[in-house]
Parts: sequence; C-alpha cells; structure tokens
Amino acid sequence: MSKLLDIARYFRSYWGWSVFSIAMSSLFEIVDLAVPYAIGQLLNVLSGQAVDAPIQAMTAQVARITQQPTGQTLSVVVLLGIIFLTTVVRAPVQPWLTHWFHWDIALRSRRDHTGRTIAKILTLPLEFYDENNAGRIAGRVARGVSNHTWAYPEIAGQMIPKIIRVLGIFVVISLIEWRIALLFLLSFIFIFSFTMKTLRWLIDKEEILEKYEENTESRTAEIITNIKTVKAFATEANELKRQKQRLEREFKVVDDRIHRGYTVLFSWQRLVIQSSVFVVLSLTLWATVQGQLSLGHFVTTLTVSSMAYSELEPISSLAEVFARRLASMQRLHEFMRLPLGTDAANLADHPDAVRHYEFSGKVHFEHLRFGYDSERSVLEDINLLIHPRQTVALVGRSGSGKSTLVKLLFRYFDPQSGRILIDGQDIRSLDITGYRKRLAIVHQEVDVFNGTLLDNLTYGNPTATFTEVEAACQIARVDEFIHLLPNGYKTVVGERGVRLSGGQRQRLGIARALLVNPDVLVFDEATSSLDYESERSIQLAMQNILGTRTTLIIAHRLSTVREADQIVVLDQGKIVEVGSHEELLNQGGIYHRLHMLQETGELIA
Ligand SMILES: Nc1ncnc2c1ncn2[C@@H]1O[C@H](COP(=O)(O)OP(=O)(O)OP(=O)(O)O)[C@@H](O)[C@H]1O
Repeated sequence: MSKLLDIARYFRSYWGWSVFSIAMSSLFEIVDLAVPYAIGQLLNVLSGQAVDAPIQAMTAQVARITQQPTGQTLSVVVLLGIIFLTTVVRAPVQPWLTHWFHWDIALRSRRDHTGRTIAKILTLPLEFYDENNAGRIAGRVARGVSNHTWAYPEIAGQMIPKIIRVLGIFVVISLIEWRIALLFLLSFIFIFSFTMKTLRWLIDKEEILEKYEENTESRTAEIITNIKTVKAFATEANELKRQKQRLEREFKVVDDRIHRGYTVLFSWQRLVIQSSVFVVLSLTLWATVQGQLSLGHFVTTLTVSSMAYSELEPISSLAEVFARRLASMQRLHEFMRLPLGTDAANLADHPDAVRHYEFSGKVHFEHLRFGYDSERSVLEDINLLIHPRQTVALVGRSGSGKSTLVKLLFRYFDPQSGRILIDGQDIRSLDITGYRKRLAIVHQEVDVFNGTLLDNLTYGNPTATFTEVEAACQIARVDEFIHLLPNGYKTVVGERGVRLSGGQRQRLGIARALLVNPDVLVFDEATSSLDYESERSIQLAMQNILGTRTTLIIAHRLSTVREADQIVVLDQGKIVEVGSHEELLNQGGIYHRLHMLQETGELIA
C-alpha cells in the first residue's frame, strides 16, 4: 500500500486536474454503456415490445416540445439521438478532457521530478558516490522517471476508468436481472483475487530482476569508464563472459518465472472469463425464453456483460505492465529518500544569500580523530597549525590519511572528535557554501567538462573577467599550450572536443582554482607519470603561487616539498614528523628514508 501511496505522492502537485481528468475518463466509459442500452431499446421498438419508462418519458417530452405525436417513429428518433450524442458529439471533445490532461500531467511530472533527481544527485554526500557508480545511478533514475511517466496515462486514463466502467455495467445488469448480476459479481471477485495474488508474487520477482539489471548496467558503465584497462589487460572475453552470465541470470528470472507466471495467470483468467460469459449467455437466454426478459434486455445484458468481460483482459494487461514498472518506480523513491549530505542547503541558497567569507588562511587542526567506519580510525589525534600564506606539504605512504585530512578540511565528512578552525572559527559553525567557496582544490585527475577551455577555466567563477583569466593562465602556465589549440580559449575540450594531456589538464585545474581566488589552495599532486616537461611546468606554476595564499600540497614527489614552510609526515593516520626539509633530513626519520628513496629514483606513493 505504501508503494502505491509513494506513486500517488509523485503526482500530487497536479491532483486537482488529475481528479478532474480521471472523473471525465470514467464518465465517458459509463456514457459508452448508453449505446448497447439504446440498441436494446430499439430492438424492443422494432419488435413491438414496450420500451423502458425513462425512454417513454423522454419520448413524451420531445413530443411535447416538437408538437409531434408520440409513437414508434419518435421513439426511434429519441434513441438515435442518444446514440448520436454519446458517440458522434462526444468524439472530438473527449480527447481534450481526458487524453490531453493525462499526458500533460505525466509530462509535467517528468519535468519536475527529473529536476528533483538532478538536485538529489547534486546534494547526496560524496560517500554515496564511493559506493555507487554512474551507470547504476543514471539507470535507476532514468528508469524510475520514465516508468512513472508511462504509468500515469495507463492508470489514470485507462485502468481506473475501465474499473469504473465494469462497476457501471454491474449496476446496469442489477437493474435488469439481479441473479445475472450476482453471477457477474462472483466471477469478478474470483478473477480479481486470483490476479492480485499472482501479481504480488510477480512483483517480488520484478524487484529481484530490477536489482540484477542494475548490477549489469553498473558493470557495463564500469567497462566503458575503464575500457583502457580492459583493453590493456586483454580481458574483453572475460568481461563479456561475466556480463553474459549476468544476462543469463536476468533471463532466467524473466523467462522462467515472470513470463511463465504471467502466462499462467492469463490462461486461468481466460478460462474463467469464457466460462462466465457462457453461463451468462445461458442464463439470460433461459430467462428470455421463460418470458422474464424482453428481447431488448436480452441483447443489452448480453452486450454489456461481454463488454465487461472483454475489459478484464486490458485491465489485467495494464495491471501486469504496472507490476513490471512498480519495482523501478520503487527504486526511484528509495533513491529520493536517501539522506542528504551536509552541503545539501547549497541548492536552496540564492547566490546573493551566500555569506562571502574572507579568511586570512590560518588553519588549525585540533585533536582530530576520524574513521570512515567506527571500527577503524584513519586519522588519530591530528594537531597542526598552519599560518596564513604558509605552504604545507603532506607527505606519507599511500593510505596514511593525506587525502582524508583534506576531505575533512572540505567538510565532505565531519571528524568523530576534535575540530578544524579557520581563523579561529570552527568550520562546522560556518555556512558550508560560503566556506567552501573560499577553498579550492586541484585534483590529481582534473575533471574537464564538455565545453570551451574558457568555460572550464571559469567553472568556479563564471563572472571572472578575461584579464583575470589571462592572468591566472599565465601563473598556471596554461598560456604555454593555448596557442597550440585550434581556437585558443574558445576551443571545445572534454568529451566532444580536443583531448588535453595530463599535464595540460593539471595546469587547467590550477588556473581554474586560482580564478576563484581561494584563501586556501589544496594541490593533490598527480602520481600519473607526467613527462618531465609537464612536471617542470607544473612545478614552476606552483612556485608562482606559493606564498600568495595558504597552500596545502599532498605530495607524491618530493621535488615540490623542499620549498614548503612545513612538511608534515603522516604514518598510519598519525603525524609522526613536522619540520622544514633540512630539519627533517637531519632527524633521519621517515622523511629522510623517503628522501633517500627518491634520490634513488623512486616515488613516495
Ligand atoms: N571512502 C572511503 N571509505 C572507506 N575507507 C576509505 C575511504 N577513502 C579512503 N579510505 C581508507 O582510508 C585510509 C586513508 O586513505 P587516504 O586516501 O586518506 O590515504 P592517502 O594517504 O591520501 O593515500 P594516497 O597517497 O594513496 O592517495 C586508507 O586505508 C583507505 O583505504
């Protein structure tokens, strides 16, 4: 039931129009019943039997208005008029009162909810993306939204009105012959309960299928992302084999269980429906032969009950389609209920509402303790004071906690104990958007968005002037390669444009970071083997920046570290050494050992 409520809530913004259009669709389904009724009454007129009292009254009324004598001809005209009104006149009006609204609501909801899912994607915490890859998330969102979009017209425009029509038919038959109505009711209850039971079983299987499909999609997305590794290790055949195994597992659920389940359901349904139609025919015929029913009522009862039974198959097909859609709709609702990250308020902020901080760049890590899970600490009692405009290099073995410390500084996570102060203020007390805007980071792998080089440079600060862009490019030594690009700053880079080399991307990342004029700049040195020239360019770019703002370097190579005011050596989540290059060399500890390794040509991490 809660699943259905979730779906109803999905369309709640349009509930007024929704109720109106469902009511109109149901009304038209009921109005349809006037045709077999009128034909039954016509048969009575033609065979010389009496028409029903309402038709007699209507004929008398028309006779009074038109000053015509009542009689067979006028009854035929009245009945033809009813058929004309309920078929020809309503034909052009109906789509505007039903179909148009159903799709309008579905499409508006798709627009609204796609926007909401994008907002959700932007506000989920980073850790969610550590556990779920792009393919899984994109697949879940796309399938969820599209299934809602298709389901709405099916449910509101067809299923509910058809159910109302069946109820209407029950009322009509009850008025004509209650025993046939009772039989009709019993057969419907039987078919309905049997269908619901089977559908519930099938929905469970659909949920399993949905998870299997997500796994397959997720792996396909990983193959695309990591295609270089796949090809380099020549594992194409392995990947294909594993994906085929996954597809086979999906196929077994779909074909052996779901598809078979629906076929069993349909064959039982058909048997019960055809038997019921046969019994209704026999009973109605018997009652007519006995003189309990007129010829007209015989035809009407037979026609409307056939109409009702013939609606059962479309209703049950719609229920089947709905059951197939339900699992992915449910997965979307689960996704939308995921807890937000601490930065979720960012979206609500109007750009003008963001408090613009100015920091001197004094950063103080105080007794920090942190672990991604409560059982294992990744950082232990971190104490570090960084003065404004100092350059601090974080050095240590891979996994020693350097990146984690930076993640805490950016407040992607909060420490289990201890705090981080910036200019003496606990960063948790600051508005996160305003605070993060004062920091900038250059990642090892610089993300390049599809767009021009200029778009990418000004990503963090779209209002930067061209002079500012040029100045940042000069410092970051982007200007060294701009003339090599076909359209300079206007060159399209990224997905559908020119591919930048690793060194060029890093320099783009530095210029992009500089353009937001951060108080604290973090530089995650690339471990990828940049060629000597690129590496040298980046080091020179860094030298241009050092001393102009507080700079934290996650150092994988020691060459940049020499210049740092403080070198902080982390080991197993603890700060084990702090000092300048010379001081640490003299101490003869871990840094000294790392330095010796580098001298012999090896990297730190
Ligand atoms: N999202 C995460 N969830 C759980 N554990 C994590 C996560 N990110 C990192 N870790 C663990 O935390 C520890 C510290 O990782 P971190 O990335 O901070 O080290 P690092 O010193 O930056 O390493 P490297 O130099 O290789 O980048 C590692 O043991 C790592 O496995």
